[in-house]
Amino acid sequence: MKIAVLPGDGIGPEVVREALRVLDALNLPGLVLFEGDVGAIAYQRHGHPLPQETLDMARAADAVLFGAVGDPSCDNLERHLRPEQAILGLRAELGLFANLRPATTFTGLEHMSGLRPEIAREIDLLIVRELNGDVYFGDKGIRTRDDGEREGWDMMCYSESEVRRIAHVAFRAARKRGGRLTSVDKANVLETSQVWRDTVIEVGKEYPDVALEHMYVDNAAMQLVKSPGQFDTVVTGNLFGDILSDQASMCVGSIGLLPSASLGERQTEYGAFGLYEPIHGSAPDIAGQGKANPMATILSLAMLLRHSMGREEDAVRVERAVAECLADGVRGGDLGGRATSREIGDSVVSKLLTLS
Ligand SMILES: NC(=O)C1=CN([C@@H]2O[C@H](COP(=O)(O)OP(=O)(O)OC[C@H]3O[C@@H](n4cnc5c(N)ncnc54)[C@H](O)[C@@H]3O)[C@@H](O)[C@H]2O)C=CC1
Ligand SMILES: CC(C)CC(=O)C(=O)O
Ligand SMILES: [Mg+2]
Repeated sequence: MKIAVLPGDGIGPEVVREALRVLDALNLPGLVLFEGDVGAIAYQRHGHPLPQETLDMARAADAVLFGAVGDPSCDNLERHLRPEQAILGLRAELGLFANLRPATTFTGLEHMSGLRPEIAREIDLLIVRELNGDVYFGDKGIRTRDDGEREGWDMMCYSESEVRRIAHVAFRAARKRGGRLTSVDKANVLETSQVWRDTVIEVGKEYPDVALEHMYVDNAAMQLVKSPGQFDTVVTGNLFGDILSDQASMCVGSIGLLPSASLGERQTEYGAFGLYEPIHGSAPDIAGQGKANPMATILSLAMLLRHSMGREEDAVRVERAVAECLADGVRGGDLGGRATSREIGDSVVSKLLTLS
């Protein structure tokens, strides 16, 4: 089983390091790890944020563990050379169209939520975000109008087939969870969303056991803080899913807690090929200070164990280790505590070794 490890920039290497220590503690047979450059560090070393050899390494692997990319020093580069293009490029090139972002309140963290504890306690939802389309991947540009004013434009687009395949993933996920699916769009204004909604309704006919509802994204953002317990599985496009998942993270307590799995259609001999990363970015404001919470990346590793390695028991062990550390009061700065990334990693590893 080959895992490509792409730590990236900022806190990426700091959180991936701790996840790798957890993987090491599991002592799994037959694992081979390869490490590659991605993001700003790759641009500095190779002149491109996603060098061909990194892409080849990811393609040759059975799974990818990814940290984060982005560095303020690159914010004025031509767009195709910016670090963020590396993760967009990996998602596109590897056909990873389904991004699973679970958000659940951990016992003991109810008071860290931006919401009242009795509201936060109810959160157990899964955002299924489409990852290969939408305004992130449409044509874009900056043009100068006749009056001399600059104008930026980005094309938002979804085809029926793109919506159909993510809808199937979401309905199947909802079926395994609470049997309820909320499709989030902006069909009252956007034609892209009209095609999205029509197609989700069509696919829904194949899942009569799943209760489907539709919600406009502005209302969804409001409902997520008003009564997040109403959501079971949420399916939405690339842009809305990006925003709502950061919002969901603070309903749970910290962006340093939310993992993700990005999956496509490729199967390996071990399970689904996938890329696993925390939902947060490279956090330049805290990089290099040992302040990053590595739990989101450790929980992403658990998703890797589940989806790409077929090791459900190990995945559950890692998730339990994180949950029990939090219940014991292990807290980084993001949760009002003082534990460093390393100390959080130590705690999770120690806890893991006590769990059978
Ligand atoms: N998948 C990726 O690689 C992503 C990359 N980015 C990039 O990351 C850079 C920074 O973006 P921001 O908008 O600041 O978002 P961010 O997610 O990196 O940080 C937002 C805030 O959350 C905090 N934070 C994030 N992760 C944390 C963790 N594990 N522990 C404790 N605190 C944490 C940061 O300190 C910051 O205050 C940009 O270049 C952006 O483009 C942003 C999101 C995703
Ligand atoms: C950095 C972007 C390309 C995407 C993003 O913010 C995300 O996937 O969460
Ligand atoms: Mg994001």
